[in-house]
Amino acid sequence: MKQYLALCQRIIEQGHWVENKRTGKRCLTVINADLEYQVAANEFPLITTRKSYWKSAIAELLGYIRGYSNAADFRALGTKTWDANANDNTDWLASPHRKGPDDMGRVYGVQGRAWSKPDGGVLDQLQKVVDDLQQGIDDRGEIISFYNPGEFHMGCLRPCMHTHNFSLLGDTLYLTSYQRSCDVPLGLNFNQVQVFTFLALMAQITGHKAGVAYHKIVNAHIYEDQLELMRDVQLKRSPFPSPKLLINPEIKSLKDLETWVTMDDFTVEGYQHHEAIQYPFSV
Ligand SMILES: Nc1nc(=O)c2c([nH]1)NC[C@@H]1CN(c3ccc(C(=O)N[C@@H](CCC(=O)O)C(=O)O)cc3)CN21
Ligand SMILES: O=c1ccn([C@H]2C[C@H](O)[C@@H](COP(=O)(O)O)O2)c(=O)[nH]1
Repeated sequence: MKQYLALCQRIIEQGHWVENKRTGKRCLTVINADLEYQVAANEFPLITTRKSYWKSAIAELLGYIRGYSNAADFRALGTKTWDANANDNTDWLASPHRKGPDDMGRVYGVQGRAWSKPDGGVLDQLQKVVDDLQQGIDDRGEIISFYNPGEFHMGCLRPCMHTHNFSLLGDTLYLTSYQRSCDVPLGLNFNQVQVFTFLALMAQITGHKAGVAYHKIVNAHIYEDQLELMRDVQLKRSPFPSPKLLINPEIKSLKDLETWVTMDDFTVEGYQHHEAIQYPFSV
């Protein structure tokens, strides 16, 4: 929590105003942030200075793991976070590649589970990493990349968290995740939960201990219409201690994640938080 607050403070004190063409808004921006989550100690990086909808964040992650490309599938898991990008983005609505309402196109999970190969067929990046890690293999390329510039025009948004790189040291699993663009009041609140939970889940299904998750962010910003709430409300509050994330120990394989897992398989213990803040969302 301290590192999140420090990043917000840094943006406010040192940020540069940058015009963003896609959203038509200005963003107070800094470049480069390095966050770390202690997954071994189960210090769940949940924001405590406002209510965080952590189930929605884990539902998003599960949707990526399953390779979903439709906002309705995400809603069925318990999150509405893709509704606006799939249905309210004028460029995407006009795209010949959009298959209809709720279609997100070839984003995130589609790239992770079904990357199109130029010589035909698809590549399942996540399955490869799981298979290797289960056998204790780290070939120094245990990477899942959602970043496929040749298909940006076929999706509603370029991936923000675009690369997840797993590493094994002995029987401890590490994760380094890369993010090119970060909406600190809204997106980071979710992305922290996702990086932490992805490592915890991958360690559990591949039979390793979880170590540290490293989260590397390039462009970290606060939109102009979020600034007052962040500076004058959220940053005035004192954080509470980190809660713990409990994952159903019956989740033992990628198949389990793909088939029966729901948000009921995740609980958070000891979540003390300040009241909710509704930040404006930019499409
Ligand atoms: N501008 C922008 N910021 C983002 O963080 C973002 C995007 N766009 N587009 C793609 C995804 C969707 N994500 C989202 C979308 C909505 C919320 C959101 O509205 N969160 C609220 C309520 C969540 C709920 O009730 O489930 C929050 O208070 O955290 C968060 C992340 C993250 N991403
Ligand atoms: O997981 C996510 C997904 C998206 N975001 C934010 C970061 C930006 O504010 C927008 C995406 O806009 P671009 O113009 O494509 O950079 O969504 C996030 O923080 N986390």
